Amino acid sequence: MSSEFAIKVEGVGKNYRLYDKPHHRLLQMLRGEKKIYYRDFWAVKDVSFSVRKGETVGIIGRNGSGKSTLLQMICGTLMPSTGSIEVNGRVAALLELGAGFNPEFTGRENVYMAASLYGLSREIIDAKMTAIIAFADIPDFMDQPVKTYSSGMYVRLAFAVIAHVDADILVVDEALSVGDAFFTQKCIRFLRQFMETGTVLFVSHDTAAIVNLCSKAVLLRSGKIVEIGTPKEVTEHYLAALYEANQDIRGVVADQPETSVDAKPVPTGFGTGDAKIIAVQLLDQEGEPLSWVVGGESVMLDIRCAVFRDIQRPIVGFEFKDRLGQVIFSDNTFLAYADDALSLNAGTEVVARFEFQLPLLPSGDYSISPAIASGTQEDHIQHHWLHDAMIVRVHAQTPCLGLIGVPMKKMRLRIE
Ligand SMILES: Nc1ncnc2c1ncn2[C@@H]1O[C@H](COP(=O)(O)OP(=O)(O)OP(=O)(O)O)[C@@H](O)[C@H]1O
Repeated sequence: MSSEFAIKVEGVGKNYRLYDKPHHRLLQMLRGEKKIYYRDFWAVKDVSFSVRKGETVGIIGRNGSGKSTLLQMICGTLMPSTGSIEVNGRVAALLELGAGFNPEFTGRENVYMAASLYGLSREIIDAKMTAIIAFADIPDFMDQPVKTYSSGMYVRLAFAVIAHVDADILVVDEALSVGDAFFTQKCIRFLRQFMETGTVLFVSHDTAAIVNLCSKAVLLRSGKIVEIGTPKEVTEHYLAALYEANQDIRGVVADQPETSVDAKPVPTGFGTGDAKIIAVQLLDQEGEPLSWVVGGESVMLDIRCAVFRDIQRPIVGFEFKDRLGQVIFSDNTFLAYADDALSLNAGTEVVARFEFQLPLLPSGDYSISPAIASGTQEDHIQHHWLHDAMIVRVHAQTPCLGLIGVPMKKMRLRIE
């Protein structure tokens, strides 16, 4: 294999034989192939993709789409039924909970066992033990059997091990969602540092984590790859498909609304089509359309929607995103009308106006994705969600690092 690739997966599939009744398995064994008692089920089918050295690739897909099965085959813990997998480098994997550690052994004993499986000698593990314990940050439990651990403690220890085995490739399945916020931040810091030289294959349902961390994303559906592309595009399509699947969407609406600011990419959207966003405008305090902003100023955002069927409890909202698709801030009208719900009649138009002060922002292009839905924040039907309806250019007047800047009231040095 060309050494530019860390992982190359070609035509890989995993087939399971499903028996409707438990005794059918026995009958099948006794009667050979004279009569077939099983159904073939492909958990993963004809999957091909490659990961270059140094890339961070995210795999996303709904429950049961084949993500874990694929990762297990890449890590060598599950044999593929078809195809080939080539891996170039030492792989450290954090797969499903429960795999890997012996529940009867203490945390410390499991560290020795797991790290030695990655080829580390006893002396090297001894030398790394302090750092592993510090990373896991569960010192009181290191000498307890791991069967007494909570799932969060288990992941802490497992992550601490894979972070210290000098791997070339990390394969991580949903680990970031298990720990608490501090531990997740620690893992993300570690992953970012690892990504400077290493290769990462990463499964998550968290689209923000995929957008933040990955250079490429793979969308799986029913065991097959439906898309490989930029994290932003792939996660947008994943979210759209989630809504469509859950909400009996009658048609995908993708017309371009009028916008006051540059709208170079043709926006794509989805929704029932019962209402449609027809115009998005960013205005200054006098109501004049803005063609660019500096950050920090007071603005108004108008989202105009046409209503085609009667809608109860409408919610209009938006996400303000940077060029990587990271949501910088978002809001919607739900809370303002929570106690006094509106209804909209077919044939009307509604304009949602949001008046706010922009945060200080680094120079660059940002986008606004508006949406109209009905229901509550937790449970709603999307009528029209429009990705990147409007591009907002920021020419920052003051240097700003990070995602946003905050206006400093005062700065001083006090020598004591
Ligand atoms: N040993 C098995 N025997 C039969 N079917 C299996 C087996 N293991 C997995 N499957 C099936 O294969 C499909 C893919 O499962 P997999 O765990 O890879 O999905 P996933 O995308 O990781 O899901 P989740 O997001 O819920 O973790 C599922 O329909 C699952 O029921």
